[in-house]
Amino acid sequence: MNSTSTLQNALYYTFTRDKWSKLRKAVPLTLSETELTRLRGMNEQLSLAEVTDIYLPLSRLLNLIVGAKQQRNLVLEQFLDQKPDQSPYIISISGSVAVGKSTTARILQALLQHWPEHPKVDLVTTDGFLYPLADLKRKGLMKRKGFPESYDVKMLSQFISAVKAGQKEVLAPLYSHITYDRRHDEHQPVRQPDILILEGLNVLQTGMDTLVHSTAPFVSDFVDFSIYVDAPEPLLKQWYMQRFLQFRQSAFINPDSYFNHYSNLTDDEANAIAGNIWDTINAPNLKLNIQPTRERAHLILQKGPNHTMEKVLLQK
Ligand SMILES: Nc1ncnc2c1ncn2[C@@H]1O[C@H](COP(=O)(O)OP(=O)(O)OP(=O)(O)O)[C@@H](O)[C@H]1O
Ligand SMILES: CC(C)(CO)[C@@H](O)C(=O)NCCC(=O)O
Repeated sequence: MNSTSTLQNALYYTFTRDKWSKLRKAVPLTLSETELTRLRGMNEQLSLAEVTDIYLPLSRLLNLIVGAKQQRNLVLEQFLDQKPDQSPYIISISGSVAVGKSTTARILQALLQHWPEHPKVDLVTTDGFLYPLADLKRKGLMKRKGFPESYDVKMLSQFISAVKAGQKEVLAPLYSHITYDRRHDEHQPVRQPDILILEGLNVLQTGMDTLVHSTAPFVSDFVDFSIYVDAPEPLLKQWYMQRFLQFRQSAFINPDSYFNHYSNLTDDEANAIAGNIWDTINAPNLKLNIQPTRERAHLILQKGPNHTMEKVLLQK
């Protein structure tokens, strides 16, 4: 056994797809036909096997882990002789641009809200915490979107700390992939959910990772369970380019789209532009700022071709 696999064995339980899928045990597929169609609607390539083999065991694991936290609260209640603060369980999902974080997050939200112990599951993406376009332009960060310095980390940590403190209503800013900017007209209210899923490139980063070192609390300080979605870089680039080409036929056609001028591109032109954005922005960000946080995650989901999950690593 080489030293890498010895280290991996020391840190993680490693599951092949087959071994992991058996951990579903008796969990039924609780999604109705309509819900499944809705999930598939947002992503027609999502296979039912992916939901039953990968996401059902994962929802069982998360249900048990959230249950342990709820048990601990009962102990606290007995000890304090009063109800402990109502604090949501926070699950984070990170990984590269285009790895499928938001798809994973939406499937988990749909599955987790079926458990009677935690029916209210909210989903927030950190995209809304990117600085508004005008600020990014002023700071010279237009080619650094997604890098740590492009997020208002103070706003993000204040948000998550207010949610964790059990505040009745906390507003999350929203991002528009159409205008490529923070939305000024609408916020997402978060009202004391049982579970909050927080999805974004940067959720495992700490103040020590960024250029401006800071000891202020960061998102990862508030997260109870962290998931990293992983895939080889050539596949990520391929998925990013495929999505860019799809957008050209959908989102980019919208006259309000920031990328409206891309809607008339030929396939070759679109591929060249997408490849360039990947090589100059998203790939360096992955190597410098995202991948180095992977081993902090409690759970690593490893994808292969066609978004098929091949391996699952669970921290011991
Ligand atoms: N399980 C899956 N099966 C099939 N296709 C998928 C799956 N997950 C994601 N995809 C596809 O991969 C692409 C990226 O997915 P998604 O938008 O969820 O990624 P993301 O990591 O949230 O991206 P970003 O960081 O840019 O917001 C999309 O085109 C999506 O349809
Ligand atoms: C909004 C982010 C940063 C993260 O989801 C990403 O999708 C993005 O816009 N990256 C910048 C480069 C690009 O357009 O892909």
